[in-house]
Amino acid sequence: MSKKYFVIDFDSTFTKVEALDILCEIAYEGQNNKDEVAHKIKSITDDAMEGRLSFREALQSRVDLLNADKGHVNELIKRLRNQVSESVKRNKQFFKDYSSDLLIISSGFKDFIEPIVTEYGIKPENVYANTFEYDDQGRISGFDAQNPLSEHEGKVKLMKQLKLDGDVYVIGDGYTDFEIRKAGLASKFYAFTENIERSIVTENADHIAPNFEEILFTHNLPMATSYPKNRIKVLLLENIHADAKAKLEKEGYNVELLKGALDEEELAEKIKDVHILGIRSKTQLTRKVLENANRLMLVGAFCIGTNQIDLEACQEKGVAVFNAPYSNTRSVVELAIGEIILLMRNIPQRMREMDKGQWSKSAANAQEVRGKNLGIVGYGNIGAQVSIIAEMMGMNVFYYDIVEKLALGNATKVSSLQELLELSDIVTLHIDGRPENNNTFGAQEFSWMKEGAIFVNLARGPVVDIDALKEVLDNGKLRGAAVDVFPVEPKNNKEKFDSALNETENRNLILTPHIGGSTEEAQVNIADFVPSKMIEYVNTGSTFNSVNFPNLQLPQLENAHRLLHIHKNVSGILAKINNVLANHNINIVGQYLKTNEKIGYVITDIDKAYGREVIEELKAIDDTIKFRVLY
Ligand SMILES: NC(=O)c1ccc[n+]([C@@H]2O[C@H](COP(=O)([O-])OP(=O)(O)OC[C@H]3O[C@@H](n4cnc5c(N)ncnc54)[C@H](O)[C@@H]3O)[C@@H](O)[C@H]2O)c1
Ligand SMILES: O=C(O)CC[C@@H](O)C(=O)O
Repeated sequence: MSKKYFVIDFDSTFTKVEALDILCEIAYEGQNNKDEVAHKIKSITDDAMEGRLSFREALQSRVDLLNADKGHVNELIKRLRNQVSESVKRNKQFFKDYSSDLLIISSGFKDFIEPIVTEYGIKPENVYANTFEYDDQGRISGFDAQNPLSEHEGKVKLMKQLKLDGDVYVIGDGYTDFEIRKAGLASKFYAFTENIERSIVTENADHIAPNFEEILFTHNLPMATSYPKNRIKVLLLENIHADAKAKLEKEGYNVELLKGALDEEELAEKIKDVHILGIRSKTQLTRKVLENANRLMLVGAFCIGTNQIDLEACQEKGVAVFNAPYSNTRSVVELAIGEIILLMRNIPQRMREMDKGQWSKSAANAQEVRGKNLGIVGYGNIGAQVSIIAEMMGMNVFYYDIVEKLALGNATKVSSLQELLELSDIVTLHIDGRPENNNTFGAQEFSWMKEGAIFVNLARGPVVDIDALKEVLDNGKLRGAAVDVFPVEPKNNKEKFDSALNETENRNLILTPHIGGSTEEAQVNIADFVPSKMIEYVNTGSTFNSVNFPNLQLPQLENAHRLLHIHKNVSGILAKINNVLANHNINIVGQYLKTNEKIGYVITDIDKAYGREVIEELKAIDDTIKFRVLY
């Protein structure tokens, strides 16, 4: 097998920055024309990097403009130490272990490059760069003009002189790096985009590498993370807040954000290469879709409800599901309270009349909420907060929940839905969307409500029989209602909304397009919370707060490899895992197991290097659903 050489650029590749830009900042510190000179140097650098200016000219102009001395160069070295690219830092071990295969070829200056790269194990004799010339006072007066790297197409000239015997892979962010490949002196050019992405460079690249792991992965070389993060494909649907995309991209993932939901067929196709899916309430993640989701590791519901997801099918596939259980709670509560007040005053009807120029100043049927009985169905996170705020407004709060819930403040728990409905002036629904809750509210339940009561549903559409609701609104049994969620909702903002409630006679009605949780604050909170969960699961395997996986909160992984084994909940799996490890003399430094009715999740931290066969044996254990390794 022929030897491999990796030729690595320095500025904006090994380090995050262009060193001469920083040198200029240092040399002009405190001077008025600092920004002007810095700007000139930057644009000269860009022109050279993108092939618009010959390198020699660019170098000369920049050195002239710099007006720097030895002291400035020493300060530059200090600053560059903190500017090494993140993936270079992560893969320090690789740089040390493979130092004889690595060359730094840069049109920058050895004076500051060598001290930085040798700290990463690069051999000084493998650093090719220009050198400054200094005058008697230590000021930079020029550069060694004999060095081919100071010339136009200098990297090509140097490579020709080096005559490397083996396969050459060039890694860089600039056009001058690509020139080596263009001249036929390299097998492959990797456009390195971790710090800067130049289209003229990426367009010409054989391979775009957003980090070093990507390059090491393609060569099957050891790397700092178990999988290059840029290969983790994330699909975000339903106009999830842009902060989520930004956060996941910052982590290094490859993220696609679509505005609307996808239907079953579209999603079944699209999901084939997706590792992480983010949805809101519209996307139906069905068993059929999941059949195609062979790479899917996790689903993030950027909302509270998860009834749109086949959680059981996800479990069977080893797909963890997370949601944002609290991020939009307050928004729903505020809307519920606001709507209750508006309905008690017949405001929706008054507004409709005003729109038509009708002035109906009257107190008839307009009441304060103070002193009224509020019935909360479902005393969970939202119901309980509604309870507190309603009580602060002087309402008498009653609630009904199918599980035992602590009454907050002076709220009174009642023991049946019928009892609650019979005593409430206002009924607000905050139950979850589990299938058994479909049609919780039908003709029977409405008949139990007081004459002239008010009904609010900000929970889930299918829990209310819409025809039954229309009937009690039409016949005046209810004096008003607010409905935010519907059994069938449009997939996106272009689709038409169609509901029997549009035809009710009763105009004391507030219909909203499922926006209970749609506030800027809530969406920003969700866009922070759910991606954090996603990143934590990918990086540590932690399933804390997952809605379908056994909940395990795991310590950070340090100096160990973590084996994550998801299996059907049958007996003996832990013993089988430990047998495999014992047979290979692998020492366990930590082990965590949790099961639910369907699956078991075993995390094993090990401290020893192991062969590929260990992984194969662990994967081959009967009833294994998914297996992955983290380091
Ligand atoms: N409109 C919106 O935009 C919006 C926003 C956020 C949440 N929601 C929905 O609001 C609902 C409540 O959210 P949450 O965060 O308070 O959920 P939660 O899980 O904290 O609370 C739900 C409560 O309802 C109780 N419950 C379930 N079924 C019941 C039944 N048949 N009768 C009585 N009690 C029952 C549960 O025991 C639980 O206490 C969910 O359906 C959620 O999807 C809607
Ligand atoms: O934003 C959404 O799509 C859903 C909001 C809400 O119903 C939720 O479950 O949190």
